[in-house]
Amino acid sequence: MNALAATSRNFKQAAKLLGLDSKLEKSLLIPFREIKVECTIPKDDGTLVSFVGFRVQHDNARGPMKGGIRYHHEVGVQAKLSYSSLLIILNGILQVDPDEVNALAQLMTWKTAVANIPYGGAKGGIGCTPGKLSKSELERLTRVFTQKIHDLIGIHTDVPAPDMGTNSQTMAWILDEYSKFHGYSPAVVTGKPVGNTISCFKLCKLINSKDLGGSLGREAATGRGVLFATEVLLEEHGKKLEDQRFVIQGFGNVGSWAAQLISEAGGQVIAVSDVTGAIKNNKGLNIKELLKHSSENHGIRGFTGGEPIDPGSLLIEDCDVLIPAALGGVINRENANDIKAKFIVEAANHPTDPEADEILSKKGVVILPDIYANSGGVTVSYFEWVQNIQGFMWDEEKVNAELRTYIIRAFNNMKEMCKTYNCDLRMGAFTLGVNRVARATVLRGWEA
Ligand SMILES: NC(=O)C1=CN([C@@H]2O[C@H](COP(=O)(O)OP(=O)(O)OC[C@H]3O[C@@H](n4cnc5c(N)ncnc54)[C@H](O)[C@@H]3O)[C@@H](O)[C@H]2O)C=CC1
Ligand SMILES: O=C(O)CCC(=O)C(=O)O
Repeated sequence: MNALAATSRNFKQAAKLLGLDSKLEKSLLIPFREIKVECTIPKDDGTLVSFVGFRVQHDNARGPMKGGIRYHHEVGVQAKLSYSSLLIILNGILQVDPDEVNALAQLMTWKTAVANIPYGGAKGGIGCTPGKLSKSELERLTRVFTQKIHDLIGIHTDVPAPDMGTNSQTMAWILDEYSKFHGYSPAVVTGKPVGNTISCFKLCKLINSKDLGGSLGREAATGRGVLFATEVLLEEHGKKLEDQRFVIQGFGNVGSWAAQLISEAGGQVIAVSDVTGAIKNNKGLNIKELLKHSSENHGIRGFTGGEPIDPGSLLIEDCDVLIPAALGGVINRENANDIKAKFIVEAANHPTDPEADEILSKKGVVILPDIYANSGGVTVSYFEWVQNIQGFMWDEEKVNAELRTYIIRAFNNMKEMCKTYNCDLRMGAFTLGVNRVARATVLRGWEA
């Protein structure tokens, strides 16, 4: 099932439970605005190359639209989908699948509402292979993309952030390019650099240096939110994190921070994969060593602290908690029956197809849904935006403590909805998010 069909199916189920009027339902589903731009840049050898960029702005009833920008050669590719709904290659130009970006933008609308932060939802992407572009080519591409969309984003309109294939450096380039048109505007993007997260020519990394208004704690926030969400879920089931064996797919920003924080908290991470391969150690991987290896070797392949395994079998490894933290659609009807985890914590966006949801639910697997489980990133993005607007910086302890409060509060709100509508956690999260957006829409007098 394609990402948009899957997301819309979950939305419609929630709308039915909430008894939404069909006109309101339709208006909540249709995106506010879809932007598609051509981005042509000279490569380092002088030849011209074109890419297609998207920004889908889904809904702004609760505030400025918010969501990441993804650079990926297969932005939107989901395993096992029909090719036509995936990456489209037209005249040699890589295109992002608009349906995928649309689905991700819609998920952001429900996610910001679940987190109860004053935003709507958006998502963007450029169909490119960041690993095959030099740093200066990536910078030119980011600047051209920003030039094409600068008057459609803004501090109170749409605030981008990092996602797959982008990072704090990408956000610094967007900030700089946007500021050429609108004056210095740090709050136009979040996930900006802080002094200890990014190399900057020969200048040394500085602890606690909030370069360009980046917030302390944002880099780790999605992984930290995953940790807090997992702790509260396990506690509810009478289990301790220290007794659980974890398997994590993806070792980028989200996966590697989740692995690090879970292992620091006493959990045993027994298998991890990334685009270069998969590795397993039944006694627990040494995550500090794996992080060092991965940053020195651009991936986990070749790590000697575990056995290499088939990346295709990672999701069905025997474990207690499975954390997909890479692509969408990876848990589907093809592999759902073989999944052995008792809990799935969705750190990635839409990793589970609705068909797999049904199979897993029958098996008694508890799924912590993406729009709740990975909301730590956008929550700390909100804290960054607030700090930028106030011109006042928080220390990391405050950021992490506030994040914990938001994650626990959202869990309790989601559980309330599960009780009210007698539904699973995914529908608890969807009914919570959709209800909040619907209320704002009606209160603003926007319903048809
Ligand atoms: N960065 C953020 O703050 C947030 C990210 N997310 C979601 O989390 C997921 C990961 O995002 P990031 O960590 O930011 O991206 P990233 O670009 O930092 O890392 C992606 C990771 O996935 C791995 N990967 C790619 N294809 C793979 C495959 N076929 N099998 C196994 N691993 C594969 C890559 O090697 C890399 O380790 C995405 O779904 C993203 O939308 C969700 C909320 C916030
Ligand atoms: O931090 C943000 O604003 C957006 C993060 C994001 O793209 C996501 O939660 O999927």
